[in-house]
Amino acid sequence: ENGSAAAIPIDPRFDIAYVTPVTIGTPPQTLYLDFDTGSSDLWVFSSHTPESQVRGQRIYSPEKSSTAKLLAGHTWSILYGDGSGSLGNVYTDNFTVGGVTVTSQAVQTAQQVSYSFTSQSEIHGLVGLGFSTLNTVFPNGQLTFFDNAKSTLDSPVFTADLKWKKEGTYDFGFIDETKYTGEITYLPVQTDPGYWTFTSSGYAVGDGAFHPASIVGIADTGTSLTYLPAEVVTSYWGQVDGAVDSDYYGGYVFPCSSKLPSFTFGVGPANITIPASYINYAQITEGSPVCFGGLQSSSWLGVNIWGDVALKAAFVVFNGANPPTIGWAKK
Ligand SMILES: N[C@H]1[C@H](O)[C@@H](Sc2ccccc2)[C@@H]2OC[C@H]1O2
Repeated sequence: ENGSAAAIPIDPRFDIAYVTPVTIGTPPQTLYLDFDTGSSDLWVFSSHTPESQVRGQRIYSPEKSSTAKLLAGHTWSILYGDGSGSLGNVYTDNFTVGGVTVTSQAVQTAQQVSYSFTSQSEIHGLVGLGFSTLNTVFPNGQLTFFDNAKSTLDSPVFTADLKWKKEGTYDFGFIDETKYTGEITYLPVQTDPGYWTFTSSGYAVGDGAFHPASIVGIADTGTSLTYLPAEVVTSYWGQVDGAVDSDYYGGYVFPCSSKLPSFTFGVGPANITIPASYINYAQITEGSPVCFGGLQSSSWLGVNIWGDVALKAAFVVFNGANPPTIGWAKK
C-alpha cells in the first residue's frame, strides 16, 4: 500500500525543521515527527520521558496501546551531529504514516532527551530514514520504518518534496510525476556507514562558470542548512557584500540588505539551482540587520551535508532497491 504525508515547517519564519503526522498504537496516538534521512532510529517523546524534559510535545504512551509490546532487554542511545541526543527503551507497535502501516515497528521511547529536543515543542520525535545499519538499539539493531514497509510498497522508494516556508510531502512507494519537471538523474549511493551518501559533480555561484568537482556528501532531511567544503563556500560568500565568516555567530553572516547569488550544484550531467532566497536563511534575531547564511562550511564537520536548504530546491528520490540510488530532479 503506497502513501503520502505532509512535511510541515515547524516555524513560519524559517525552515528549521519539518514534521510529519504519524499514528502509533491502538487506539491510534497521533504525533508529529521529524523524518530524518541522516539517522536510523525511530524515537518518540513518551510516558517514560521525565516531565522536566517535556515542554509541550505530544507523547506516546505504550501503556495505553493494546498492541504495544515491550522489546525486553533492549535499549538505545543516540548522539546527533549537532550535539543533541536521546536514549531509552523499545516497544513494537502499529505505526502508520500517510496510509502506510507497519504492524510491528520498533518504536524507541525516550527516557532522556537533550535540551535542544526539550526546547523544540513541535518535534515529538524522529523517524530515521537512513540505512538500518545505523540503528542504535542494543543488543539487536532494529529496522527503519522504510525497511519494514518496503515489501508492501509498489516500488521500494520514498521521495522528498520539501518546500521553502511551505508544506511539502513525503511519498512512499511511488514517484509522483506531477512533482517535478524534466528528467530524474539517478546517482550511485555509498551505503557505508549508513547515510544516503552520493557524489555531486561540481558547483557554480550565481551565473558564474561551473566548477567541475567531486563533492562527496550526505542527503540529510534532518539538517536545516547545507554544509560544503571551505573553498566552495568561500567562493560563494566572496560574492556577497559584507559577508563574513563569524566566530561570534558560528558561521557566515551578511547584511540582510545584501543581494545574494543563487547556488548551483551538479548531479551527474544535470544540476540543481538553489535560489538566493533559500540561502538568505534567517535574521540572527528577530528584526536584526544581520542575517545567517544557509550555505556554511563543512570543514569542522568532517562530512559534507546536503540539508534542507539544498533538498527543498529539488524533488529527491530515495531508491531503496538493490543497489540503492538517489534521484534528483528540478521542480
Ligand atoms: N540528521 C540530523 C538530525 O535530524 C538532527 S536531530 C535534531 C536535533 C534538534 C532538533 C531537531 C532535530 C541533528 O542535526 C543534524 C543531524 O543531527
